Amino acid sequence: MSNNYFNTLPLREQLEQLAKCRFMDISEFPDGVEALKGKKIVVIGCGAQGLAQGMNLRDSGCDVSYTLRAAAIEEKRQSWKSATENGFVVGTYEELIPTADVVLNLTPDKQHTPVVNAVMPLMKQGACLSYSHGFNIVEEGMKIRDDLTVIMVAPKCPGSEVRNEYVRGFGVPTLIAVHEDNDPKGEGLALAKAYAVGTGGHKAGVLMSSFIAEVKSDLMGEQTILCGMLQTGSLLCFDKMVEEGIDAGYASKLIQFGWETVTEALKYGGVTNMLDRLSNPAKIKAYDLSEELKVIMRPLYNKHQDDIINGTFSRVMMEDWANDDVNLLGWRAETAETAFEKTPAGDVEISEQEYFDNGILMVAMVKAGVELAFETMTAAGIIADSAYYESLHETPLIANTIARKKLYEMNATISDTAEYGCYLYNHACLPLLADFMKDIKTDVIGKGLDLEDTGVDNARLIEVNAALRAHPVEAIGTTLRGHMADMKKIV
Ligand SMILES: NC(=O)C1=CN([C@@H]2O[C@H](COP(=O)(O)OP(=O)(O)OC[C@H]3O[C@@H](n4cnc5c(N)ncnc54)[C@H](OP(=O)(O)O)[C@@H]3O)[C@@H](O)[C@H]2O)C=CC1
Ligand SMILES: CC[C@](O)(C(C)=O)C(=O)O
Ligand SMILES: [Mg+2]
Ligand SMILES: [Mg+2]
Repeated sequence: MSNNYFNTLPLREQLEQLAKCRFMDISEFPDGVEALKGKKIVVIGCGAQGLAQGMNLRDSGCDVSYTLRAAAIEEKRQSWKSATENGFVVGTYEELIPTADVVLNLTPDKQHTPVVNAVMPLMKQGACLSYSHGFNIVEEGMKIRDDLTVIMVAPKCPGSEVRNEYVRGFGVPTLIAVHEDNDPKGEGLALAKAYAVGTGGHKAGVLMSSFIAEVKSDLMGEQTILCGMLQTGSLLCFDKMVEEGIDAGYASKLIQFGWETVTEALKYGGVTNMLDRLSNPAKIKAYDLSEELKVIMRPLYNKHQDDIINGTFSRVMMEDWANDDVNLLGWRAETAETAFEKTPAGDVEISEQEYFDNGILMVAMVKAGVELAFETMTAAGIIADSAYYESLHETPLIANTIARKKLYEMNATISDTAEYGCYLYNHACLPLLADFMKDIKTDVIGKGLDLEDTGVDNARLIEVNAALRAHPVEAIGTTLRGHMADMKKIV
């Protein structure tokens, strides 16, 4: 691709940038939001990230206002309502950008080039431009005025949960970076750190990263385990339960709230804790199913990562941008027509434990997806800390959106970039798992194991427990969760 910045780099630099990832200790944030004090922050766009980040920054003591495209103001669009109803000043580019010290570009990735080209001429000398995803810089090779500082503060989390975790007194893991081509005053890192504190990210964990490392990991996590796997798993599990005679309302509820319930165990204690919530026979069953799933799906995970690294994914998605999002909009409409999406959750009581006992296959899918995504990212040069945030830690945050309003809410809350990649994965994974699903019965999805005796072979149980704990995602997870003292229960 002519404009793909990553593809212009020699392999040595590509590997160096992919490996940029240093966990920042809380002691590195002694100044809090001080670097932003007295500075005007103007947010472009008030959507999923824009509203959440702006509210967190204001609550952290920062001066925040929103600039929206003229049509959004004239037509009083949702973005205008979100900003004004929350008491923010809203103005046009011409009114607010010239006064801004820091401009947060929180518009959709597909709009970044026209938006940045529109606002850059209005930005005052020496101001700062910030992104929450590196796509425009890395995949499109956007060049920014030399006097401007360019930073990235990327929450590893859907916008709604960026706000919800902040309100709970916690935060979400965040990657920060300073664009090496644009740090003329050497203040980029101080601004990025203060911004991360302002959104609450420092309470969950901040990685000193790079635009390249963030893009190549974020695209991979969102397309596979975080959104693609949960979408594919929802559709396959629902259809299988109904096919096997399970009440559709029960099936719908088990899935809609099941991902959130089983992944809450993941968030607190990793894959090990999630499987420890099962009976010994169910744990061994879930383990065996996940190993089978990993063999089947590994080529798909490798293909997604390869296409992200070499720019094929970006090229294909940008062809849809140029075609008025015809695929994205069509796939969104198709998803809305699925039986799972159209079947309301039944008015039935399901206990927290029942979600585990009757959702063994869901547990297996989460384990397989988390481990595969982590393995594939680290094999591509992404550092374990980043791969952990992008696979295991964010899965429950995405599951929270499904619990609200199913796949509709997930796909409405994540970025259009993520949604596009989720559908690509879903379209490839549904047929890939067709044969596997033929052998699935209600003992692993819908009814649970019908056991008089929950005895198991000791040697096999010891082998499974050891394998769970030995996966590298568990070690890095224990370390990083050790820094999350403020994590709050959701379920
Ligand atoms: N969604 C998420 O959870 C995450 C997103 N990100 C990144 O954050 C950034 C923002 O994504 P997200 O919050 O999902 O975006 P949304 O689609 O939720 O919101 C986009 C906002 O931008 C405005 N907008 C759209 N097109 C234009 C345009 N051409 N000119 C000016 N404003 C425009 C929209 O307002 P209107 O249409 O009313 O004018 C809306 O206010 C992206 O870079 C994304 O990759 C990063 C992490 C997670
Ligand atoms: C998981 C999708 C995401 O990367 C995110 C919420 O972090 C996005 O782009 O929306
Ligand atoms: Mg992400
Ligand atoms: Mg993303």
